[in-house]
Amino acid sequence: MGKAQANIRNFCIIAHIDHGKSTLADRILEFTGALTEREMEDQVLDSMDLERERGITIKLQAVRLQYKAKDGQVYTLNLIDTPGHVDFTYEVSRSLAACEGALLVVDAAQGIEAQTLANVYLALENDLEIIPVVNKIDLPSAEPDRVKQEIEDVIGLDASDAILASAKAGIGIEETLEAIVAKIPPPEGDPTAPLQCMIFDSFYDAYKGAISYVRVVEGSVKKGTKIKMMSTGKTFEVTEVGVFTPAPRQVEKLSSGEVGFIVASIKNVKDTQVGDTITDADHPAKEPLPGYRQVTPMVYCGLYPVEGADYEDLRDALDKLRLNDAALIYEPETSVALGFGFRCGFLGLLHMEIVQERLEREFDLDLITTAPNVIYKVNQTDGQVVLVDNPTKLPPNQKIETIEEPYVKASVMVPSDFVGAVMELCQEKRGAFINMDYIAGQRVMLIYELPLAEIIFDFFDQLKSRTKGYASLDYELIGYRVSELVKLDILLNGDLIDAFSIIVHRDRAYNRGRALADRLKDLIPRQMFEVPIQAVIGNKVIARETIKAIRKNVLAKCYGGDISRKRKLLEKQKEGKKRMKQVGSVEIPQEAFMAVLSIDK
Ligand SMILES: Nc1nc2c(ncn2[C@@H]2O[C@H](COP(=O)(O)OP(=O)(O)OP(=O)(O)O)[C@@H](O)[C@H]2O)c(=O)[nH]1
Repeated sequence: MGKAQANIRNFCIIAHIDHGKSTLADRILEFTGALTEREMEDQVLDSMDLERERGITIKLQAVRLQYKAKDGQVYTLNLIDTPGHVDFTYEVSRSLAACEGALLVVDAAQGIEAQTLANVYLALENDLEIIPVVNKIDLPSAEPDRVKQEIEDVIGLDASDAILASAKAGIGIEETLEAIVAKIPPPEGDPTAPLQCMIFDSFYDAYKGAISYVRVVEGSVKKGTKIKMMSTGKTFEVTEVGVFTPAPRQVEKLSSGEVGFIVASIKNVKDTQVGDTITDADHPAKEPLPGYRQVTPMVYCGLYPVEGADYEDLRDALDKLRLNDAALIYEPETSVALGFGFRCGFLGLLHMEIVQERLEREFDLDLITTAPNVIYKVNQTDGQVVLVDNPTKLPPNQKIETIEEPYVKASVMVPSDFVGAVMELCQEKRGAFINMDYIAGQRVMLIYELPLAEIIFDFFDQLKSRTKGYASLDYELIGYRVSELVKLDILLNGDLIDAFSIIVHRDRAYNRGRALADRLKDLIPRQMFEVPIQAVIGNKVIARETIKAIRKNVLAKCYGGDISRKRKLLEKQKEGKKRMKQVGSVEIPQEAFMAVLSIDK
């Protein structure tokens, strides 16, 4: 191994959300001189505006730093950022695979959380050297000794020389850097072997096309290299290789052990799939690096423009977004109630919210979103298996042999006082109890198997509210299981509103139907006439409510009042109108389409 490669350290930071990953990353950048104070606009690694606002990391990135260690040598440190949410587990696992070591950041007041554990297991699977960092020791409620003990008890890591840090106050930063140099091994790999680069992220640049973030494992790549994507066989010519410092900087080549980016006039991020291996088309590697997986959407919903005329704009916006988001899928669909729109697939609920928000904010679209659902597997009586991504597409009853739905294994970590509350919630959500473990410090890890559909229906919000915010959740898909499922339809004014149809468990169908009809009665504003709401299973009406007719014009209230009040009221109505959809003779607000998410029966 050359000296350059021997002095490389590739590492990432794993942490539960809010334990201080971004703050620590910024301190490390600052300490190594990668940033001047002025450049340090808040948190650099969370680069998108949306991320900054929501305070979460949704895209991972890599930064190359130079660090002169106490041994007098200069080391090249590549810090690879990882997303911090369950929706993006696969991306986390690929960014971990690009590293030899990880800083495990644990909040000194909170201790270990479910997400911390999930990420530690991913890191251990990837054979990473783990350096525990107990952060936020400046907090009055910090209990670093307890947290160190917890790291030993729960994870089984030696925490005796865990670094005590405060990313906020700048304590323990140099110690962290010294530990990275001393403990994390340099990357292996032969710079003269056939090229193997692992893509751990990609993004779309309007001028340069899809740019891949890569870890070079074997060989080297430079401008002019003809590269091949091993999953698809597609070839491209490299026009630029470089590193982020954090500003992008071209370099002559990237060799084994290095981390950087590759530009090759690639038009679509779909051709730069996370986890794929890039090789040299003329001297290809025999096989790809292990671990490539096509990501599959778990959650689907319909997206419709409020104004039918915006349909083409919505299509353009989705096309543009997809350039940046290889995990987003969509296809046109038509709803009797909502007209032309798209059925979109997402990695999870957060991913769905992010896409929806970007469409509205960056593309200025007003959208109606239908309630999210999972993909069902229908085993038909004729032996065919049909995948259903939209409740309205469920085959007729007589054709259905069985319906299967996706299940997850959920790990909930919670203080022992709340165990009862969590168990009750999991029962309500059709969960099957698997295991309960007491871990240090009065905390309990509960394992349940639950239908994914129940998780996407307000599980997380309920969990947070019933545990006063103390519980943390992690889940993974464990496969499909047969369930007693039925389709629940809603009729408004006698008309079936397809966008309201949901698939529910037979035992819950009656309660859900009643609750839904009741919610809709409150959510749909009064019209000039009476509107009956019916919840129907098959041919059977299971609930009926009535929206009473409106009596007075809203403005009538203001007669005699001052004009500014009147204007305010009109303005307010206009605001409200934005998210209304005229369906037949009834105006339905966005909230009504999501009503099913907020009934807990
Ligand atoms: N008191 C104190 N607060 C800290 C420290 N480090 C981070 N914080 C605060 O904790 C909050 C979360 O920090 P982030 O760095 O954004 O956490 P994160 O882990 O990157 O969160 P995600 O990006 O959502 O995964 C912020 O309000 C920080 O200011 C620390 O050492 N002490």
